[in-house]
Amino acid sequence: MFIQIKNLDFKYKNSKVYVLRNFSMSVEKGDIVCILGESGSGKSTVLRLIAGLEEPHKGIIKIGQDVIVNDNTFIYPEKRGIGVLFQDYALFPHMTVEENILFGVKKKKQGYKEQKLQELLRLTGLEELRDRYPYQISGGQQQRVALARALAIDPPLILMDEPFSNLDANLQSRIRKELKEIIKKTGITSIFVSHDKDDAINIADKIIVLKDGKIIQQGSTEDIVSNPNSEYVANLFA
Ligand SMILES: Nc1ncnc2c1ncn2[C@@H]1O[C@H](COP(=O)(O)OP(=O)(O)OP(=O)(O)O)[C@@H](O)[C@H]1O
Repeated sequence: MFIQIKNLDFKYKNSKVYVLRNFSMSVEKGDIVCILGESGSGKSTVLRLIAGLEEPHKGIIKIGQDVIVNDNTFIYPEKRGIGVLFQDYALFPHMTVEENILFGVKKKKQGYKEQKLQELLRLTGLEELRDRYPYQISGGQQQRVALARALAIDPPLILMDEPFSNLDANLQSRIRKELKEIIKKTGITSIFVSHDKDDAINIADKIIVLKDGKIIQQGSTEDIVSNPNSEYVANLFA
């Protein structure tokens, strides 16, 4: 397994209740996985723990062979090399599309950045927009810039929190398709969080259903859609 999460315990500092208790999940390399569940089920918390924005009280997180969290280890978020795409896209308003995309690219040899930029602009269909500012492009285009920026660091893993929630319905269905194609082309493992069955059905290879911090069903998207194991899961797909 490429991503392995084992026996995590976690609660927020200002709270007495554990959001996750003995939580484990794993993801295979190259899969697009959707964590699906009702509001408050703990979806964003799982992403925040993988990204390194929260530290668990106990448990292990591994990416490939690298332990990023265990009892003695906590790799800081910026050292994890994970691409993150959160719902507000968080583009820098004073930077052009090009500058936004290249923001996290440190190195390297002469010409590396331009080559990387060209590749990402092509992949995300943004070639004509490289000199525009975020306020000069549409919501869907901003979303693609955010994706290109997340991909620019060649991450082993991309995390997305409700990536479509700010788009209108028409745009949502187009962008879902585009996003899936782009991610599949890169082959990068992806985990995204949603409460919307259409996101899960249209993008994910696998679905993990969360309720109260526990996995209550997981499997291929077709399996879960056709054989929900409980009323809770059936309701998510109703
Ligand atoms: N910063 C925080 N401090 C205290 N409790 C929090 C904090 N953030 C989330 N929680 C609580 O942790 C639980 C899980 O929240 P989380 O945001 O992970 O759920 P979610 O499934 O992503 O919900 P949503 O779909 O509404 O974003 C909830 O009970 C929530 O109230």
